Amino acid sequence: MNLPIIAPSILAADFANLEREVKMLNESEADWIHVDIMDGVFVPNISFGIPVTEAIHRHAKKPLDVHLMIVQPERYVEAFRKAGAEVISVHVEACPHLHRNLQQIKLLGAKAGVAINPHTSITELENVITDIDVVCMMSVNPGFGGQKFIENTYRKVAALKEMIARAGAKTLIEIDGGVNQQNAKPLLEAGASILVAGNFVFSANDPKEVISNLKQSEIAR
Ligand SMILES: O=C(CO)[C@@H](O)[C@H](O)COP(=O)(O)O
Ligand SMILES: [Fe+2]
Repeated sequence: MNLPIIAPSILAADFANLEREVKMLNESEADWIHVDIMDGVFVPNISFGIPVTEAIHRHAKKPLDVHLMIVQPERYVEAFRKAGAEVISVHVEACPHLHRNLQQIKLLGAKAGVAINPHTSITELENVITDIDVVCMMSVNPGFGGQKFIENTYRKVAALKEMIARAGAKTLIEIDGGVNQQNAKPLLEAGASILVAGNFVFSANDPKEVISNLKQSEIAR
């Protein structure tokens, strides 16, 4: 049995108390801190940018997993790397030159991630799958936290897992959106190994306990 990587999304934290929230994550069983960057163009919402990411990084003792929901991400990848990103995911829908984007991220010494919207076919990733460290599979439409999990994600994860195995790749599958204690285990069984959770963690009375429970969801393999 393997334990999943848990990546709480700071988007759901109290932004007026970011230092306290990051320290809470440091003390928890969280593995990564998921950082959602929204530009108001690729998605219909604006979150925060490079200075806030830097501020999170100053206090964080866990790797930052930066999810870029922005157009032309190549313009900002280096700045987010300098701001402390260890994993950088760009959206396949925003990248006509995805292979070049992945090379750029890797040359900067970060893990290269590709995020994929619910309606986008995983076949879009087939020709670059061996170059992708992490596929961030969206299980909600990107742009907002606190949305309902889309059930078709299970099938999509299983199909992606098969594609990764066929290619002999080591790509990890991350699930992002509406993750909770009910869907965690079936997602892991379908082939995911990283779980992002925003509202489920930060709206809880005891976020550290919620993180610990998610962490104990086992991958039956
Ligand atoms: O990228 C996104 C949304 O666009 C996610 O990272 C959410 O922020 C996750 O939040 P919950 O759905 O778990 O509340
Ligand atoms: Fe995200």
